[in-house]
Amino acid sequence: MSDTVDTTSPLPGGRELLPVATAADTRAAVGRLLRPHRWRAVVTLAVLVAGSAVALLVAPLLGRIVDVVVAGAGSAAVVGPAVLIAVVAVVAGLLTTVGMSLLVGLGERLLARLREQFVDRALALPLEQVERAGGGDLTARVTGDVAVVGEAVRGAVPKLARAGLTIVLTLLAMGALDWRFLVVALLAVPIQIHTARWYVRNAGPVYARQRVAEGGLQQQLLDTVGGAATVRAFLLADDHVDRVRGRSLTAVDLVLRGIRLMTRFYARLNLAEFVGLAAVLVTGFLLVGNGSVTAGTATAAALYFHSLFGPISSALVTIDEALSAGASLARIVGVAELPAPGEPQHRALPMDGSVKVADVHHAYRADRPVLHGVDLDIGAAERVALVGASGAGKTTLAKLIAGVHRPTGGSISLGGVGLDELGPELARRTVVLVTQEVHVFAGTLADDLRLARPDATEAQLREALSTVGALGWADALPDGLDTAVGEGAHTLSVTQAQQLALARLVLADPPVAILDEATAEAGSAGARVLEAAATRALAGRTGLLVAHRMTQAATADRVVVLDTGRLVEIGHHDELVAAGGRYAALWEAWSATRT
Ligand SMILES: Nc1ncnc2c1ncn2[C@@H]1O[C@H](COP(=O)(O)OP(=O)(O)OP(=O)(O)O)[C@@H](O)[C@H]1O
Repeated sequence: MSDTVDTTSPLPGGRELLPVATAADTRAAVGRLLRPHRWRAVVTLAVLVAGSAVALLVAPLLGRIVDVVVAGAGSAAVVGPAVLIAVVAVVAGLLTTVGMSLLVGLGERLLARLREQFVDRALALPLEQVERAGGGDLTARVTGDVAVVGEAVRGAVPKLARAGLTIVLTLLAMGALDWRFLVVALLAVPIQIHTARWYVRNAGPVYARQRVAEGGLQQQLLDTVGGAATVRAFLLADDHVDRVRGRSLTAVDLVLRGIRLMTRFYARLNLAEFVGLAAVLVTGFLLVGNGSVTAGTATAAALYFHSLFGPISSALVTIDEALSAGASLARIVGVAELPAPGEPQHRALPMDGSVKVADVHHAYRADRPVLHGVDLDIGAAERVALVGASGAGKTTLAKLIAGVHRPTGGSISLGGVGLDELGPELARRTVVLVTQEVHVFAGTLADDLRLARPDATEAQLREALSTVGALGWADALPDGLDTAVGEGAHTLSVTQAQQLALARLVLADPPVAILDEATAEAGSAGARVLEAAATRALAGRTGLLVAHRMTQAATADRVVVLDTGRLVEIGHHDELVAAGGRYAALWEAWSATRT
């Protein structure tokens, strides 16, 4: 798939947008989404065709009435066709309503599936790629683009489908009345095509400038009203009123241009309709004159042509909307169709919880390396603390070992198996990273815990909470473990949220755990609770702690000191303090603040 998806496009500031699917790929993706629902699609199309076809019977029935009247038959002869017209109207109305709701339902199903696929792929995207594109790109696609496609599925797509069907079937019906009617009706087509092209060419830039001008006006109003006190204080009111007036006039001028454009668009369409209808009427006159068709048939042809006016304008007006929905769809498909993250063919299982970091380099931006050749061996079940000044690269190293980012150089293995050979799924089961950004998901406390192990029993949940010292407060919640937590529900304190994250770690039970949490002030009650919780959560597994409090380093088996991306010291706390180097200086500085 990747070979047919547009390559990412470079943007200023080193940004690289996420891929956008080509038109062919978008069509292929829609085809694949449609495949499981093909019968529903066939039935929908059949019902819509039937609805439009039945509606076409009205014109010949009216023609029949004309023929009956011309032939001078009694008024009783009109009753039959009149009743039929009523029946046809009801049946066509019913079929069209059912067809349209089937079509919207089908569109919604496809969109829902596409959205699922999008979220699936988006969650699996390498963080670097999302960062390069900017989080806004992904968010804009999942919100703005999905909304645009959703609106089109409910509005423009059914309108276009119905208009298209009506146009095609009406032209066929005109041809069936007499081929000469069809030929002259097509005289209007070049004018319509020219009009549509002219409109698309001119309307796009005018509407784009309109949006910019409206944005500018809003910004100016915000500046003026938001800064009213300053504006008054510096006697800037007149100046601001002038600016607001200037921007309003620009916006109004562009709106008027849009309206003029619309008026000319409809005027040109009316010209096409006039030319076509006049041609059909003259043809009818000539054909009735030479006896080729009856007056009723000529009437039906004229009515058919007239009935095209509505669908043609509706199709031309919705084309804009459909084009912009197509662009949004390509942006969604671009991400949804990204290849699934590859799992290696032959997966090796880690032998133990050891970690080996060999000559690891990393740079978020090519010109700014953050880690320079770090080597580190951590034994199974060992506890290692990472210390260093802010910006030294501690979090970066932690994330590399957890597989969040891929190092730009060197290798990392867990239990003797390289992270790449483990594959994303096994890596997630082998190493868990608890960061400072703990998220409490909306749901019950039990649901939140089960994210780490969906099949955990109530007893296992309680045991995990107890391990991290959280069972007391969890039981005291209004509904215990069934209390709704997260946004809009019971709010947990920062310490409680961290305990919850540690309880999830206990439930996930990985051989390697990395803790990078810095929420509590050293010496505070929160810090003591969390340190005790971390110690118990790490029992029996390899632990790498990004030490934000030096007490965490003092109690670790070994301390690793990073300085501007380089590993400068490694050893036990006592040894390093005695050595009087970088760590001793950090320890001394920290101890001084404690006394
Ligand atoms: N996502 C990122 N994109 C670009 N640069 C980054 C990113 N994350 C970190 N950096 C840069 O990498 C360097 C190392 O950052 P890192 O967070 O690893 O240091 P740290 O030692 O954990 O610092 P702290 O103790 O303040 O968290 C810093 O200069 C930082 O600005």
